[in-house]
Amino acid sequence: MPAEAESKALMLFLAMPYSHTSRRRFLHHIYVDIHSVFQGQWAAAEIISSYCSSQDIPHPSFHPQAPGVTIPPSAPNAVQNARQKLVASAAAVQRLATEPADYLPHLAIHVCLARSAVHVHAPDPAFLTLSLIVLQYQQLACLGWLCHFDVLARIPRDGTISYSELANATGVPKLQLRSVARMVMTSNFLCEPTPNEVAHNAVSALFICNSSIPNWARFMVKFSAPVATAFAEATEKWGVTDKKNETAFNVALKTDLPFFNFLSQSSGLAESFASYMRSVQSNYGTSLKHLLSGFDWAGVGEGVVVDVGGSTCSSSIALAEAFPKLTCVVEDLPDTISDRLLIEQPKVLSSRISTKAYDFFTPQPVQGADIYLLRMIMHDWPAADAILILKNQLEALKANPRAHLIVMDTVLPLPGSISAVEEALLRVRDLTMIQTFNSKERELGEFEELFSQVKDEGGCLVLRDIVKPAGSLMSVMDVVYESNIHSDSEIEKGLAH
Ligand SMILES: C[S@@+](CC[C@H](N)C(=O)[O-])C[C@H]1O[C@@H](n2cnc3c(N)ncnc32)[C@H](O)[C@@H]1O
Repeated sequence: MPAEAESKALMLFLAMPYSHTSRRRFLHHIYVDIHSVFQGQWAAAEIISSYCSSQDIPHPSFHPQAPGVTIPPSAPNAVQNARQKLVASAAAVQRLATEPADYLPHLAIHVCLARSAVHVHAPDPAFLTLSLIVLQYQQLACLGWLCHFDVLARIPRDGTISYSELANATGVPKLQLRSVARMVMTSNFLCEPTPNEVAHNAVSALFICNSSIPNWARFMVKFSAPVATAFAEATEKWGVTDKKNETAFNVALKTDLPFFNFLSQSSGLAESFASYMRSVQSNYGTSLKHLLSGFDWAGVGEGVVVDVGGSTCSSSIALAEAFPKLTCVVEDLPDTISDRLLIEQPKVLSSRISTKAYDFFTPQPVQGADIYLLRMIMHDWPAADAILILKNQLEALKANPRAHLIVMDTVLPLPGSISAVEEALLRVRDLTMIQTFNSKERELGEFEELFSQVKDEGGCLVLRDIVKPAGSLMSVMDVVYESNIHSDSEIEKGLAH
């Protein structure tokens, strides 16, 4: 597309509301649009850079000695405008490239549009940081408000509805509704194509197409946010502790029970948690697709997979569907294990999956399977418990010399070694583990240390391979039991060297 047509396409695209079908048709031009935005950024950056050189002032930088304000308020309007344009277009690129399905996980770490809006008016970094925090909790609170009153389901999938009609339909005060809706619009959620008429955009429409997503949002508002807020009180109260009932979750939910025990007694929260887990799985970063591509499952042939702590059977359903020679046994606590998803599957698939009540703090009852899968399990537990869970799999694993233990979990990167957005999402997971379980996400060395602690007189667990599929927030670790008892021929070979 020639440059002129590109910028025309971009202008048209940006002028249309997300709900507009023509705009949806324009989605395939999205990367062309990003290219055009980049051209604008380049020109703005050149204006700023020339100004800094001409005034002999430092260029924008993250250096600790960099000034709090790089472009002084006295700078000419053209330079101020260029700065504002740069911030706004950076946010536009971020919005265009972020998938609607990434809205909730990204809400936990930043609000790009609001960030740019504040940035433009708040050159002071401390003021900027505080303003962003206020924006983030307001965004989440407003989203929770909309989900609580089931407002999103009353907005037509195509077309608009007035604030008055929507307030009547949902029984909420119109002025509160308008303030809440206009707040979330600043984070690219809902839109107002004509004054006082609300409509869905691509992000908010997801909330009415998939009921797990508003449940996930409710879980964030009612559970994740209060637990994060109670973190300081928990640290104040218990300091260094790895007890499962001395966490921010215990402070926030006012309970002495560890999370999973509390969950099994609270049907409302258990339902929200199951919804949350389903939504987490439907998010690209934690999609089950990465489980399928992270290991050579086809190479297992007609094997048995034991899905330890397999919850709703989703991992096993995905595996059995993609690899028709596999059979799976899904294990979980008696109150948690659910075959609800299994019942919905065709017989040809469900007949290859069975469920079994099992507590992983006791020895593994299914001996000699080909694969023992621990997906999103290790991160729930502090080291001593994690080692115990692994030790309980050891005898069963050793019963089949070709068996693998597949551990799929987040492996934390070193600070700054990956993009800030990707790193922040992983650090959210780390903090969630600390605040809920006194556990944590681990770095690679910490996983290797855990595996090496699981040993007997004949050998120990070793990490054989690690794969992080593109786009996955988690890595697939292939762990095997390695014997330290060598055969006579191996010893002879060793002596010969
Ligand atoms: C974070 S979920 C992961 C579920 C599943 N593996 C997945 O990838 O979606 C952790 C699971 O561990 C289960 N769990 C917790 N304590 C357990 C125990 N003592 N024995 C067996 N399963 C347990 C929970 O019930 C929950 O289903």
